[in-house]
Amino acid sequence: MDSLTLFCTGALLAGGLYWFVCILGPAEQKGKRAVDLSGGSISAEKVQDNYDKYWSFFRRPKEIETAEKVPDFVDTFYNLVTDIYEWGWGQSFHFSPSLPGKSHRDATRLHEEMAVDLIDVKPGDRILDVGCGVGGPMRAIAAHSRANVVGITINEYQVKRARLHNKKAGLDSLCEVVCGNFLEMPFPENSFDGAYSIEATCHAPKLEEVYAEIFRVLKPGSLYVSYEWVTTDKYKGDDAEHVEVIQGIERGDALPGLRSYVDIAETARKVGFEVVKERDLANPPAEPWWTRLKMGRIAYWRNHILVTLLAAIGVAPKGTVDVHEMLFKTADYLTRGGESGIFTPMHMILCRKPETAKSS
Ligand SMILES: C=C(CC[C@@H](C)[C@H]1CC[C@H]2C3=CC[C@H]4[C@H](C)[C@@H](O)CC[C@]4(C)[C@H]3CC[C@]12C)C(C)C
Ligand SMILES: C[S@@+](CC[C@H](N)C(=O)[O-])C[C@H]1O[C@@H](n2cnc3c(N)ncnc32)[C@H](O)[C@@H]1O
Repeated sequence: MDSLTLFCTGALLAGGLYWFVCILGPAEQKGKRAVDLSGGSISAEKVQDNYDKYWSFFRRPKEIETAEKVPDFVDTFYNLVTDIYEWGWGQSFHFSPSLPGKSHRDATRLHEEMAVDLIDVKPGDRILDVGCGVGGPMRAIAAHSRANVVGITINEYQVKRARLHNKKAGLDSLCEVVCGNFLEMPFPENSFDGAYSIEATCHAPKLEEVYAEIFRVLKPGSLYVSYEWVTTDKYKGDDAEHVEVIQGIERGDALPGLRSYVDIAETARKVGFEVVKERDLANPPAEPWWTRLKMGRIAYWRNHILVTLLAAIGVAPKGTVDVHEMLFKTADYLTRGGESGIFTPMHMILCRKPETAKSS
Protein backbone atom coordinates (compact mmCIF):
# COMPACT_ATOMS: atom_id res chain seq x y z
CA MET A 1 0.00 0.00 0.00
CA ASP A 2 1.55 3.35 -1.00
CA SER A 3 1.58 6.26 1.44
CA LEU A 4 -1.29 8.12 -0.31
CA THR A 5 -3.59 5.07 -0.03
CA LEU A 6 -2.53 4.66 3.60
CA PHE A 7 -3.26 8.33 4.31
CA CYS A 8 -6.68 8.19 2.60
CA THR A 9 -7.63 4.98 4.44
CA GLY A 10 -6.53 6.54 7.75
CA ALA A 11 -8.46 9.75 7.03
CA LEU A 12 -11.59 7.76 6.09
CA LEU A 13 -11.38 5.67 9.25
CA ALA A 14 -10.88 8.76 11.42
CA GLY A 15 -13.74 10.55 9.67
CA GLY A 16 -15.98 7.50 10.11
CA LEU A 17 -15.14 7.28 13.80
CA TYR A 18 -15.78 11.01 14.28
CA TRP A 19 -19.16 10.64 12.54
CA PHE A 20 -20.10 7.57 14.63
CA VAL A 21 -19.15 9.19 17.92
CA CYS A 22 -19.83 12.89 17.47
CA ILE A 23 -22.52 13.16 14.79
CA LEU A 24 -24.57 10.06 15.51
CA GLY A 25 -23.90 10.35 19.23
CA PRO A 26 -25.47 13.60 20.41
CA ALA A 27 -28.89 13.85 21.97
CA GLU A 28 -31.83 15.28 20.10
CA GLN A 29 -31.34 18.58 21.88
CA LYS A 30 -27.54 18.47 21.82
CA GLY A 31 -27.39 18.19 25.61
CA LYS A 32 -24.44 15.80 25.73
CA ARG A 33 -22.06 13.90 23.51
CA ALA A 34 -21.04 10.29 24.05
CA VAL A 35 -17.44 11.34 24.69
CA ASP A 36 -18.64 13.46 27.64
CA LEU A 37 -20.51 10.70 29.47
CA SER A 38 -19.68 10.83 33.19
CA GLY A 39 -20.89 9.44 36.48
CA GLY A 40 -22.42 12.76 37.50
CA SER A 41 -20.97 13.80 40.85
CA ILE A 42 -19.31 10.38 41.23
CA SER A 43 -15.65 10.22 40.19
CA ALA A 44 -15.00 8.02 37.14
CA GLU A 45 -13.22 5.28 39.08
CA LYS A 46 -16.18 4.89 41.49
CA VAL A 47 -18.94 4.51 38.87
CA GLN A 48 -18.78 0.70 38.80
CA ASP A 49 -18.87 0.53 42.64
CA ASN A 50 -21.84 2.83 42.77
CA TYR A 51 -23.68 0.82 40.14
CA ASP A 52 -23.08 -2.30 42.28
CA LYS A 53 -24.28 -0.37 45.34
CA TYR A 54 -27.43 0.65 43.42
CA TRP A 55 -28.21 -3.00 42.68
CA SER A 56 -27.53 -4.05 46.24
CA PHE A 57 -30.60 -2.02 47.29
CA PHE A 58 -32.69 -4.51 45.31
CA ARG A 59 -30.90 -7.52 46.74
CA ARG A 60 -31.96 -6.25 50.16
CA PRO A 61 -35.51 -4.99 49.52
CA LYS A 62 -35.89 -4.13 53.21
CA GLU A 63 -33.38 -1.29 52.63
CA ILE A 64 -35.68 0.31 50.10
CA GLU A 65 -38.51 0.04 52.57
CA THR A 66 -36.37 2.00 55.02
CA ALA A 67 -37.67 5.34 53.88
CA GLU A 68 -34.70 7.44 54.95
CA LYS A 69 -32.34 5.49 52.67
CA VAL A 70 -34.39 6.19 49.54
CA PRO A 71 -33.19 9.75 48.72
CA ASP A 72 -29.57 8.51 48.83
CA PHE A 73 -30.40 5.59 46.54
CA VAL A 74 -32.24 7.92 44.14
CA ASP A 75 -29.30 10.36 44.19
CA THR A 76 -26.88 7.54 43.27
CA PHE A 77 -29.21 6.49 40.44
CA TYR A 78 -29.27 10.01 38.96
CA ASN A 79 -25.49 10.33 39.17
CA LEU A 80 -25.33 7.19 37.06
CA VAL A 81 -28.02 7.96 34.49
CA THR A 82 -28.24 11.75 34.05
CA ASP A 83 -25.68 12.03 31.25
CA ILE A 84 -27.04 8.98 29.42
CA TYR A 85 -30.58 10.41 29.64
CA GLU A 86 -29.46 13.78 28.27
CA TRP A 87 -27.44 12.14 25.53
CA GLY A 88 -30.13 9.71 24.39
CA TRP A 89 -33.39 11.50 25.29
CA GLY A 90 -32.82 15.23 25.79
CA GLN A 91 -33.26 17.63 28.69
CA SER A 92 -36.78 16.57 29.69
CA PHE A 93 -36.73 13.31 31.64
CA HIS A 94 -40.29 12.19 31.06
CA PHE A 95 -42.70 10.70 28.51
CA SER A 96 -45.50 12.33 26.54
CA PRO A 97 -48.22 10.98 24.23
CA SER A 98 -47.08 10.83 20.58
CA LEU A 99 -48.62 13.58 18.47
CA PRO A 100 -49.03 12.62 14.79
CA GLY A 101 -47.13 15.04 12.56
CA LYS A 102 -45.21 16.53 15.49
CA SER A 103 -41.64 15.85 16.61
CA HIS A 104 -40.83 14.31 20.02
CA ARG A 105 -39.50 17.68 21.00
CA ASP A 106 -42.82 19.43 20.27
CA ALA A 107 -44.86 16.64 21.90
CA THR A 108 -42.68 16.95 25.01
CA ARG A 109 -43.03 20.74 25.16
CA LEU A 110 -46.83 20.63 24.72
CA HIS A 111 -47.13 18.05 27.52
CA GLU A 112 -45.13 20.40 29.77
CA GLU A 113 -47.12 23.50 28.80
CA MET A 114 -50.34 21.64 29.56
CA ALA A 115 -49.16 21.25 33.17
CA VAL A 116 -48.66 24.97 33.71
CA ASP A 117 -51.88 25.86 31.87
CA LEU A 118 -53.75 23.61 34.31
CA ILE A 119 -52.46 25.46 37.38
CA ASP A 120 -53.62 28.84 36.15
CA VAL A 121 -50.45 30.81 36.52
CA LYS A 122 -49.89 34.51 35.72
CA PRO A 123 -46.65 36.14 34.55
CA GLY A 124 -44.58 37.03 37.60
CA ASP A 125 -46.10 34.31 39.83
CA ARG A 126 -43.67 32.10 41.76
CA ILE A 127 -44.16 28.40 41.08
CA LEU A 128 -42.45 25.22 42.22
CA ASP A 129 -41.10 22.35 40.08
CA VAL A 130 -40.94 19.32 42.37
CA GLY A 131 -38.13 17.02 41.13
CA CYS A 132 -36.89 19.22 38.29
CA GLY A 133 -34.16 17.05 36.70
CA VAL A 134 -31.89 19.13 34.46
CA GLY A 135 -34.75 21.56 33.90
CA GLY A 136 -36.21 20.77 30.45
CA PRO A 137 -39.80 21.28 31.72
CA MET A 138 -38.82 24.28 33.83
CA ARG A 139 -37.47 26.19 30.84
CA ALA A 140 -40.45 25.35 28.61
CA ILE A 141 -42.84 26.37 31.39
CA ALA A 142 -41.04 29.62 32.24
CA ALA A 143 -40.89 30.60 28.56
CA HIS A 144 -44.58 29.76 28.04
CA SER A 145 -46.02 31.32 31.22
CA ARG A 146 -43.40 33.98 32.13
CA ALA A 147 -43.75 32.78 35.72
CA ASN A 148 -40.71 32.48 38.00
CA VAL A 149 -39.96 28.80 38.41
CA VAL A 150 -38.06 27.35 41.35
CA GLY A 151 -36.96 23.74 40.80
CA ILE A 152 -35.78 21.31 43.43
CA THR A 153 -33.79 18.11 42.86
CA ILE A 154 -31.94 15.81 45.21
CA ASN A 155 -29.04 15.47 42.77
CA GLU A 156 -26.24 18.05 42.90
CA TYR A 157 -25.01 17.17 39.39
CA GLN A 158 -28.47 17.90 37.95
CA VAL A 159 -28.43 21.28 39.70
CA LYS A 160 -25.17 22.10 37.91
CA ARG A 161 -26.52 20.95 34.54
CA ALA A 162 -29.86 22.74 34.99
CA ARG A 163 -28.18 26.04 35.89
CA LEU A 164 -25.90 25.77 32.87
CA HIS A 165 -28.83 25.09 30.53
CA ASN A 166 -30.88 27.92 32.08
CA LYS A 167 -28.07 30.36 31.43
CA LYS A 168 -27.51 29.13 27.87
CA ALA A 169 -31.24 29.46 27.15
CA GLY A 170 -31.26 33.01 28.56
CA LEU A 171 -33.86 31.94 31.13
CA ASP A 172 -31.77 32.18 34.28
CA SER A 173 -33.65 35.30 35.42
CA LEU A 174 -36.89 33.26 35.49
CA CYS A 175 -35.52 29.87 36.58
CA GLU A 176 -33.86 29.04 39.89
CA VAL A 177 -32.58 25.62 40.91
CA VAL A 178 -32.16 24.35 44.47
CA CYS A 179 -30.52 21.14 45.65
CA GLY A 180 -32.66 19.50 48.31
CA ASN A 181 -35.01 16.75 49.37
CA PHE A 182 -38.63 17.22 48.34
CA LEU A 183 -39.65 15.40 51.53
CA GLU A 184 -38.23 18.30 53.62
CA MET A 185 -38.18 21.35 51.38
CA PRO A 186 -36.12 24.42 52.34
CA PHE A 187 -39.03 26.81 51.64
CA PRO A 188 -41.35 28.65 54.03
CA GLU A 189 -45.03 27.75 54.20
CA ASN A 190 -47.51 29.54 51.89
CA SER A 191 -44.70 30.74 49.61
CA PHE A 192 -45.71 29.50 46.10
CA ASP A 193 -48.54 30.51 43.75
CA GLY A 194 -48.61 27.07 42.16
CA ALA A 195 -46.68 23.81 41.87
CA TYR A 196 -46.20 20.91 39.49
CA SER A 197 -44.32 17.62 39.42
CA ILE A 198 -43.59 15.66 36.27
CA GLU A 199 -42.78 11.96 36.75
CA ALA A 200 -40.83 12.66 39.94
CA THR A 201 -42.93 11.94 43.05
CA CYS A 202 -42.88 8.23 42.16
CA HIS A 203 -39.43 8.27 43.83
CA ALA A 204 -40.95 9.17 47.22
CA PRO A 205 -41.12 6.18 49.56
CA LYS A 206 -44.40 7.58 50.95
CA LEU A 207 -46.47 9.75 48.61
CA GLU A 208 -48.17 11.31 51.62
CA GLU A 209 -44.90 12.88 52.76
CA VAL A 210 -44.16 14.70 49.52
CA TYR A 211 -47.78 15.77 48.99
CA ALA A 212 -47.89 17.14 52.56
CA GLU A 213 -44.74 19.19 51.87
CA ILE A 214 -46.18 20.60 48.65
CA PHE A 215 -49.40 21.43 50.49
CA ARG A 216 -47.39 23.25 53.17
CA VAL A 217 -45.44 25.50 50.78
CA LEU A 218 -48.42 26.43 48.55
CA LYS A 219 -50.47 29.55 49.21
CA PRO A 220 -54.12 28.85 50.08
CA GLY A 221 -56.28 28.76 46.95
CA SER A 222 -53.41 27.76 44.65
CA LEU A 223 -53.17 24.70 42.42
CA TYR A 224 -50.86 21.71 42.13
CA VAL A 225 -50.69 19.30 39.19
CA SER A 226 -48.78 16.04 39.03
CA TYR A 227 -48.08 13.46 36.33
CA GLU A 228 -47.77 10.23 38.31
CA TRP A 229 -46.27 6.82 37.52
CA VAL A 230 -48.85 4.21 38.58
CA THR A 231 -50.23 0.77 37.87
CA THR A 232 -53.69 0.93 36.26
CA ASP A 233 -56.88 -1.06 36.82
CA LYS A 234 -55.57 -3.64 34.29
CA TYR A 235 -52.74 -4.65 36.65
CA LYS A 236 -53.31 -7.96 38.45
CA GLY A 237 -50.98 -8.77 41.30
CA ASP A 238 -51.51 -12.52 40.78
CA ASP A 239 -50.36 -12.44 37.14
CA ALA A 240 -46.67 -13.43 36.99
CA GLU A 241 -46.10 -11.53 33.75
CA HIS A 242 -47.57 -8.33 35.25
CA VAL A 243 -45.42 -8.67 38.35
CA GLU A 244 -42.27 -9.20 36.28
CA VAL A 245 -42.92 -6.06 34.19
CA ILE A 246 -43.65 -3.86 37.19
CA GLN A 247 -40.61 -5.11 39.11
CA GLY A 248 -38.49 -4.52 36.01
CA ILE A 249 -39.73 -0.92 35.87
CA GLU A 250 -39.05 -0.40 39.58
CA ARG A 251 -35.48 -1.73 39.38
CA GLY A 252 -34.48 0.18 36.27
CA ASP A 253 -35.98 3.47 37.45
CA ALA A 254 -35.03 3.69 41.15
CA LEU A 255 -38.56 3.31 42.44
CA PRO A 256 -39.20 2.22 46.02
CA GLY A 257 -42.45 0.57 44.81
CA LEU A 258 -45.00 1.61 42.18
CA ARG A 259 -48.38 2.71 43.52
CA SER A 260 -51.83 1.93 42.21
CA TYR A 261 -53.75 4.78 40.52
CA VAL A 262 -56.35 4.56 43.31
CA ASP A 263 -53.83 5.72 45.91
CA ILE A 264 -53.17 9.08 44.25
CA ALA A 265 -56.39 11.02 44.88
CA GLU A 266 -56.82 9.32 48.25
CA THR A 267 -53.40 10.59 49.37
CA ALA A 268 -54.02 14.09 48.00
CA ARG A 269 -57.26 14.33 50.01
CA LYS A 270 -55.59 12.90 53.10
CA VAL A 271 -53.06 15.77 53.25
CA GLY A 272 -55.82 18.36 52.78
CA PHE A 273 -56.07 18.99 49.01
CA GLU A 274 -59.35 19.27 47.11
CA VAL A 275 -59.11 17.06 44.01
CA VAL A 276 -60.19 19.18 41.02
CA LYS A 277 -59.52 16.69 38.22
CA GLU A 278 -57.91 13.31 37.72
CA ARG A 279 -57.28 11.53 34.39
CA ASP A 280 -54.84 9.12 32.79
CA LEU A 281 -53.41 11.21 29.94
CA ALA A 282 -52.35 7.99 28.20
CA ASN A 283 -55.95 6.93 27.60
CA PRO A 284 -57.34 7.13 24.03
CA PRO A 285 -57.61 9.29 21.99
CA ALA A 286 -54.00 9.91 23.15
CA GLU A 287 -51.47 8.11 20.94
CA PRO A 288 -49.04 5.75 22.70
CA TRP A 289 -46.26 7.33 24.77
CA TRP A 290 -44.06 4.23 24.35
CA THR A 291 -43.59 4.42 20.54
CA ARG A 292 -40.57 6.70 21.08
CA LEU A 293 -38.97 3.98 23.23
CA LYS A 294 -39.66 1.32 20.57
CA MET A 295 -38.44 3.47 17.71
CA GLY A 296 -35.13 3.97 19.47
CA ARG A 297 -34.14 0.29 19.43
CA ILE A 298 -31.59 0.60 16.60
CA ALA A 299 -30.16 3.71 18.21
CA TYR A 300 -29.82 1.80 21.51
CA TRP A 301 -27.64 -0.82 19.78
CA ARG A 302 -25.50 1.89 18.25
CA ASN A 303 -25.26 3.56 21.66
CA HIS A 304 -24.36 0.23 23.25
CA ILE A 305 -21.45 -0.27 20.83
CA LEU A 306 -20.34 3.31 21.35
CA VAL A 307 -20.45 3.10 25.15
CA THR A 308 -18.61 -0.23 25.10
CA LEU A 309 -15.88 1.22 22.86
CA LEU A 310 -15.54 4.40 24.91
CA ALA A 311 -15.36 2.47 28.19
CA ALA A 312 -12.78 0.08 26.70
CA ILE A 313 -10.45 2.95 25.72
CA GLY A 314 -11.01 4.71 29.06
CA VAL A 315 -12.98 7.72 27.76
CA ALA A 316 -16.24 6.69 29.49
CA PRO A 317 -16.05 5.45 33.11
CA LYS A 318 -16.04 1.69 33.66
CA GLY A 319 -19.54 0.84 34.81
CA THR A 320 -21.19 2.97 32.11
CA VAL A 321 -21.70 -0.20 30.06
CA ASP A 322 -23.64 -1.83 32.92
CA VAL A 323 -25.74 1.29 33.47
CA HIS A 324 -26.51 1.49 29.76
CA GLU A 325 -27.47 -2.17 29.67
CA MET A 326 -29.77 -1.68 32.64
CA LEU A 327 -31.52 1.18 30.79
CA PHE A 328 -31.75 -0.91 27.65
CA LYS A 329 -33.67 -3.60 29.60
CA THR A 330 -35.76 -0.97 31.37
CA ALA A 331 -36.90 0.43 28.02
CA ASP A 332 -38.29 -3.01 27.22
CA TYR A 333 -40.15 -3.33 30.55
CA LEU A 334 -41.61 0.16 30.11
CA THR A 335 -42.76 -0.69 26.59
CA ARG A 336 -44.39 -3.90 27.82
CA GLY A 337 -46.05 -1.95 30.64
CA GLY A 338 -47.44 0.55 28.12
CA GLU A 339 -48.54 -1.99 25.52
CA SER A 340 -50.34 -4.19 28.04
CA GLY A 341 -51.94 -1.10 29.63
CA ILE A 342 -50.98 -2.17 33.17
CA PHE A 343 -48.77 0.90 33.69
CA THR A 344 -48.95 4.62 32.91
CA PRO A 345 -46.38 7.37 33.54
CA MET A 346 -48.96 10.13 33.14
CA HIS A 347 -51.80 9.69 35.59
CA MET A 348 -52.66 13.39 35.96
CA ILE A 349 -54.06 14.80 39.19
CA LEU A 350 -54.99 18.46 39.67
CA CYS A 351 -55.46 19.62 43.26
CA ARG A 352 -56.24 22.84 45.09
CA LYS A 353 -55.12 23.92 48.54
CA PRO A 354 -58.39 25.22 50.03
CA GLU A 355 -58.63 29.00 50.63
CA THR A 356 -59.44 28.21 54.24
CA ALA A 357 -56.48 25.85 54.75
CA LYS A 358 -54.37 26.35 57.81
CA SER A 359 -50.73 25.28 57.61
CA SER A 360 -49.64 22.52 59.94
C1 LIG B 1 -39.39 9.38 34.84
C2 LIG B 1 -38.33 8.60 34.80
C3 LIG B 1 -37.47 8.54 33.56
C4 LIG B 1 -38.26 8.30 32.29
C5 LIG B 1 -37.44 8.32 31.00
C6 LIG B 1 -36.93 9.72 30.72
C7 LIG B 1 -36.30 7.26 30.99
C8 LIG B 1 -36.80 5.86 31.30
C9 LIG B 1 -35.91 4.87 30.54
C10 LIG B 1 -34.83 5.73 29.92
C11 LIG B 1 -34.04 5.24 28.76
C12 LIG B 1 -34.06 3.95 28.34
C13 LIG B 1 -33.20 3.42 27.26
C14 LIG B 1 -31.96 4.29 27.04
C15 LIG B 1 -31.10 3.81 25.85
C16 LIG B 1 -30.68 2.37 26.04
C17 LIG B 1 -29.88 4.71 25.67
O1 LIG B 1 -29.13 4.30 24.56
C18 LIG B 1 -30.27 6.17 25.50
C19 LIG B 1 -31.12 6.65 26.67
C20 LIG B 1 -32.38 5.78 26.89
C21 LIG B 1 -33.33 5.98 25.71
C22 LIG B 1 -33.03 6.21 28.24
C23 LIG B 1 -33.54 7.65 28.16
C24 LIG B 1 -34.42 8.09 29.34
C25 LIG B 1 -35.55 7.08 29.63
C26 LIG B 1 -36.51 6.96 28.45
C27 LIG B 1 -38.07 7.63 35.94
C28 LIG B 1 -36.65 7.37 36.29
C29 LIG B 1 -38.93 7.85 37.15
C1 LIG C 1 -37.47 11.31 36.16
S1 LIG C 1 -36.78 12.75 36.79
C2 LIG C 1 -37.96 13.95 36.18
C3 LIG C 1 -37.33 15.31 36.11
C4 LIG C 1 -38.20 16.41 35.53
N1 LIG C 1 -39.47 16.50 36.21
C5 LIG C 1 -38.38 16.19 34.06
O1 LIG C 1 -39.50 15.79 33.69
O2 LIG C 1 -37.43 16.39 33.31
C6 LIG C 1 -37.17 12.70 38.53
C7 LIG C 1 -36.59 13.85 39.33
O3 LIG C 1 -37.01 13.75 40.69
C8 LIG C 1 -35.93 14.09 41.52
N2 LIG C 1 -36.11 13.50 42.86
C9 LIG C 1 -36.35 12.22 43.17
N3 LIG C 1 -36.42 12.07 44.52
C10 LIG C 1 -36.22 13.31 45.05
C11 LIG C 1 -36.20 13.82 46.37
N4 LIG C 1 -36.37 13.04 47.44
N5 LIG C 1 -36.01 15.14 46.53
C12 LIG C 1 -35.82 15.96 45.46
N6 LIG C 1 -35.81 15.53 44.19
C13 LIG C 1 -36.03 14.22 43.98
C14 LIG C 1 -34.73 13.51 40.81
O4 LIG C 1 -33.53 14.06 41.30
C15 LIG C 1 -35.06 13.90 39.37
O5 LIG C 1 -34.64 15.22 39.17
